[in-house]
Amino acid sequence: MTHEHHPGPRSSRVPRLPRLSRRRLLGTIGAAGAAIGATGGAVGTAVTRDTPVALSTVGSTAVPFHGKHQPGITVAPQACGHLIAFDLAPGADRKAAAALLRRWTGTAERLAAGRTTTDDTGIALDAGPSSLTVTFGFGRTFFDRTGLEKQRPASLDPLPDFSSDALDADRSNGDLWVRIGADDALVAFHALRALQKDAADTARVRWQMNGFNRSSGATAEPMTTRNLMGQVDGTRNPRPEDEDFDERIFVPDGGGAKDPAWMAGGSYAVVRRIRMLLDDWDGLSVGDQEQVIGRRKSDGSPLTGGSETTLPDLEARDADGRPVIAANAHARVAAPETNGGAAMLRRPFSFHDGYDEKGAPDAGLLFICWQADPLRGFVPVQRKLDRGDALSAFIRHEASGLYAVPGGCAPGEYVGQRLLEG
Ligand SMILES: C=CC1=C(C)c2cc3[nH]c(cc4nc(cc5[nH]c(cc1n2)c(C)c5CCC(=O)O)C(CCC(=O)O)=C4C)c(C)c3C=C
Ligand SMILES: [Fe+2]
Repeated sequence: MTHEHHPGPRSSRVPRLPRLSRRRLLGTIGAAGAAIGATGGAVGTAVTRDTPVALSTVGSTAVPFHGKHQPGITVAPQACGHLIAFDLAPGADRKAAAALLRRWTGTAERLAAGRTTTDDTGIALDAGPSSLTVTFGFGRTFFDRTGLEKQRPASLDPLPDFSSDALDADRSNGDLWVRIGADDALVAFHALRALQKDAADTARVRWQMNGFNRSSGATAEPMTTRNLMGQVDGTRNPRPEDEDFDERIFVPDGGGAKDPAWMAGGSYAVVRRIRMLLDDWDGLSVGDQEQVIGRRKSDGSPLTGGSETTLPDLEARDADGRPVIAANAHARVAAPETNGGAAMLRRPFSFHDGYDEKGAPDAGLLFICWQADPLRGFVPVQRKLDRGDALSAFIRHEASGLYAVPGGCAPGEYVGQRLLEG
């Protein structure tokens, strides 16, 4: 497989040589090495220095833009993310939309390679590509607005209502969706600003959300990231080396039984802004938090023992005959084993948008999951979670989107060309 998958966070990104003199580089490695050596890991040790430390290849790493799939789907969690949805402006037709996708593609491929755009804002001038990815998707309403109803995939039928939804329509859906990810905040914002400027009179911002993950290199070893509840989150994601990974996550060549041919190599993204009720969550003991999820907080291992990667034993009972992993534990209710095999690739960002009127953090998860078919991924799992997930008392789904994300493009093509010119 050639996509940007990983077991470890950096494995398939392409490091480019940093522009550092050999002397400076050696000095840098020396300082960082001394800090690590003294503490046994990359722990927050003060390093005396009077110039910024170029720690690694974080800035100079580039994710290839061209390929069978768009970048930003299987990419390892990036430190900074922006999600933005646009609606086509009144009067903007299919031709205008095609011109916009062509502009966006040009911008995305330049920035992903660490180059500037015409009329560049200069925001990211001193940085490399920092693993920037830009991923484009089409919402259900795009097809009506452009006269392409016949090309609309059945998989874009609206998601069912879930009893626990408290959705804000203004922050949901949209004709077009863009996911930006990078390991540097200025690089990510630079891309956001450039794409928004490209939209010009063709499309208007409908909603926009900002997210983050742990920075690369912040932990001694690459490890599964944590969410704002403190849990190790992402352990049981499908892995690219799984035999059925492509089949679960990507629309097959030719488009598959229920997909139009233009979706070959594409995927469907479900996006949910999920607020975490952190004051309530933090009021629980660690033991109770672990019961809610079914895994240990410290290392993500299942309550039935082993390490993070040990399979949970869903049959195990304690001395009193009660299930060790509770019937309503999130990891049990969401597991493929209890959902007829339904699975999705979860690639969320955390968010924090300040505090509400009661002083509670407006924080949580920008949940993004990828699948070849939402009816065999997100929908059955969320239906089940909606009925009996212990985590439900501590979260609120506040916004929702479903997007058809076409396959990647070759040099000279633009994303979505097969739809817009088919
Ligand atoms: C409908 C899909 C899911 C939503 C929505 C969801 C929200 C959500 N999840 C966590 C934290 C964890 N989830 C974990 C596992 C897990 N979650 C889902 C699906 C949804 N989660 C799946 C399919 C799985 C894997 C289950 C399995 O195969 O065993 C875990 C455990 C570690 C892991 O496997 O990632 C945590 C922790 C939060 C906080 C949240 C909403 C805010
Ligand atoms: Fe989950």
